[in-house]
Amino acid sequence: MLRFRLLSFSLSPISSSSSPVFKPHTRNRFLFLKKLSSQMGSYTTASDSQLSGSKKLLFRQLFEKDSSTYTYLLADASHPDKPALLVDPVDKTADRDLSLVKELGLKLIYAINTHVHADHVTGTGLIKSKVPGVKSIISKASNAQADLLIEPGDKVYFGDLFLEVRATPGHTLGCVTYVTGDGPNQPQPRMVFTGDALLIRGCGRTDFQGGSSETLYKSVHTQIFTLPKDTLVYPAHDYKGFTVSTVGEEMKYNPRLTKDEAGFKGIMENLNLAYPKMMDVAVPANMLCGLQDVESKAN
Ligand SMILES: N[C@@H](CCC(=O)N[C@@H](CSS)C(=O)NCC(=O)O)C(=O)O
Repeated sequence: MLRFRLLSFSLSPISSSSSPVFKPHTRNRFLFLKKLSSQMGSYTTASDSQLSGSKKLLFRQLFEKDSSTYTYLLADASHPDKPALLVDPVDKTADRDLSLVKELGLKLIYAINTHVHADHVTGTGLIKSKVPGVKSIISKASNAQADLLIEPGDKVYFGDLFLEVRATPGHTLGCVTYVTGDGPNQPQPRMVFTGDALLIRGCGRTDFQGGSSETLYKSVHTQIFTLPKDTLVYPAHDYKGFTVSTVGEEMKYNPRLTKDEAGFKGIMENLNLAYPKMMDVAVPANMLCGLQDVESKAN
């Protein structure tokens, strides 16, 4: 049974991205990411597979107050190893996040980034230095360095659960959005980790790092607003105290993205935001996924 399950996973056809603009996902890349997960002893049993996706998923939303950043902890709680990943960890809160991972008995396998952040240094480098074996992930399009460079359509497995990668450039060139899997044993409703592409009742600025309001408008409308309306939206930042929204809610009430493209462009050109305070430090560090001076920070 176990052998069959493993084999059937490896030979599963790749579900195609909902967007026809992306190149089809290749089987080799799928197997590559799946293989890393298999090295963790990825398998399931008949009784595990009867659990609903939400029962399998352990989920925590964590906050870093100086940059108003959300980090997300996800784990497959029904898997014997409890493999886990952190989406957009921050250096200042890396120790807090790692303590939680330890307390909950999870095995952290990935520190995964939505993009090269300009307002804070990622916790990825520190986490890698403190938990050997953790792999860093960022998009290939970001031109940053990491252990795994993901592309649209890739699936990042943690146990039997996975995140699908969607390209959502516009805030930066290399921004991606991660969506929980679509399938009987994946979380329902689906969850989307939008980074800075879509914020609750807002969106990421488009005035630096290859930003473009036209591109962001297209990204959100084709890659996020095409998800089921009950999909839960989890952004990388919130400046007003919101924690979660839904795709349907943002399609109806987002004051920027409900406008037509010209209206959106006009809003984005007149935001008049100050440059992030940490930008000159954060961008170079994040191009290396936070591995710039890990030894000094780890002590
Ligand atoms: N004041 C903060 C930076 C605030 C900011 O610019 N946030 C970015 C995301 S982080 S680059 C953004 O896109 N904001 C959109 C908005 O509408 O606020 C700092 O100095 O760090």
